[in-house]
Order: sequence, then C-alpha cells, then structure tokens
Amino acid sequence: MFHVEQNINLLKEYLQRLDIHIDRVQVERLLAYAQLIKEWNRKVHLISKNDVERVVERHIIPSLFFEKYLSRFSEHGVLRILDVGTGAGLPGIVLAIVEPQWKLVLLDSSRKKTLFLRRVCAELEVDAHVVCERYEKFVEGARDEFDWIVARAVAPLGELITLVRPHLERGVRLLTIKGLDFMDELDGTLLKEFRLSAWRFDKDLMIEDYLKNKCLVKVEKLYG
Ligand SMILES: C[S@@+](CC[C@H](N)C(=O)[O-])C[C@H]1O[C@@H](n2cnc3c(N)ncnc32)[C@H](O)[C@@H]1O
Repeated sequence: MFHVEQNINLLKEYLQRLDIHIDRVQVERLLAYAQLIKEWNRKVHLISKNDVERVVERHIIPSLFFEKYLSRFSEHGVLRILDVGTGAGLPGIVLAIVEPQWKLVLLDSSRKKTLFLRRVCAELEVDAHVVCERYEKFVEGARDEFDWIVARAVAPLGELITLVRPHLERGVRLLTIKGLDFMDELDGTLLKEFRLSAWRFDKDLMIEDYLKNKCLVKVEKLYG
C-alpha cells in the first residue's frame, strides 16, 4: 500500500524545510509521478522494490536537492540541463515539474524506461525531451548546448566524470549526488583536470536518516 497521507506530509515538510515554493498543482504532479513509478514498477524495473513505499523520501526528495542547488544559477534565465542515465526520471522529471521553464533533456539507454518517461510527460503534462540512447552515442551527434549535466546513481564518480568528459571539456558542469565518502570512487589523477566541490545539506534539515549522509558534488573542468 502506498501511504498517500504520509507521503504528502513528508513531501510538504521537505518543501518547507528546503524553502522551495511550488503551487498545489505541482505538488499533486510530484505525488502522481510517485504513484506512476509505483504502478509501473510492477512490470518495468524502475526503482528497487524495497523503495516502492518510500519513493518520496528515497527519490523525490533527493531530486529536490538538485533543484535547490541549481535554482541559484537560474536567476538570469533558463537552465539547459541534460539528465544522463535518468532511469525513471530522477532527478530530471522532478526538475521539470518544479521548474517548468528549464529545458530538460532526459537521456537513458533503456527503451522500457524511456517509454515510461514519455507516458509520464504525456499524462502529467510535463515538458521534457526524452531520448533513448547511450550517452556515448548521443554525444557524437549532440547539437544542443547545456549548462549542466545532472546524474544520479549512474556510475562511481570517476567513471561518471570519464563518461561525460566530452561535455565537461566544453565547459558544461556536472552535478551529482553521492555519499560523503565519494572521494573513494575517484582516481586522484582526475583532480589535476577537474575541480570538485561538495555541498552538504544542514543535518538538522534532514528528518530522514537515509538523507543525512548525502551530498551534492559539482564537477567542473580546470583551465590553465
Ligand atoms: C541505477 S539507474 C539510476 C536511474 C536514476 N538516475 C535514478 O536515480 O534512479 C542507472 C540508469 O543509467 C542508465 N545508463 C547507464 N549508463 C548509461 C549510458 N552510458 N548512457 C545512457 N544511459 C545509461 C541505465 O539504463 C539506468 O537506467
């Protein structure tokens, strides 16, 4: 059973704690999205079975962290964001719901998952461009410019940086979410080329243990 009341309350609590202001329709869309994940997860492996009842705290709220961080860069306009390995649309769909003026491209190599994403966009009137392709192929023909790449649970940090290197070398920044021990996932030689900054949410802000040891990591190419 999906604990609707509990999820609404948790979501509202975090929106307030994170100082994110969205209207009632957007809150309903986030919850409807959580419900669609739950329903589709029976036939398509979108998230771990253990997370189905906790989709709000395990998936929606961590995706809101991305929004909170990125929103400071959008004061002067629209952000163009590529979500690499978006899976069920995390964090991309959440960003598209909360920041409908941002331009989101949701990339995943799984046909079934992109089918799900197209359904979410149609059913919830979410404006995002869904692409079913491997990043390595996508980048060959990529014409679009992006400000940021976001990625969650796609690969260990060193592998992720190596994967999206073509965009990092063009000045696009990467934002990902990791455990506090993220440096263990990295070959030190990458630090000669890339600057890493970690951003941790105030521990007191977190009411769910699962979220306490997470941080956002920004990666950008060093020049000079
Ligand atoms: C563990 S899932 C995580 C999905 C989602 N970001 C989340 O946080 O739940 C990783 C996803 O990355 C996709 N993926 C992995 N490598 C990829 C690549 N090189 N290009 C495109 N998609 C990739 C997989 O198909 C899978 O859906």
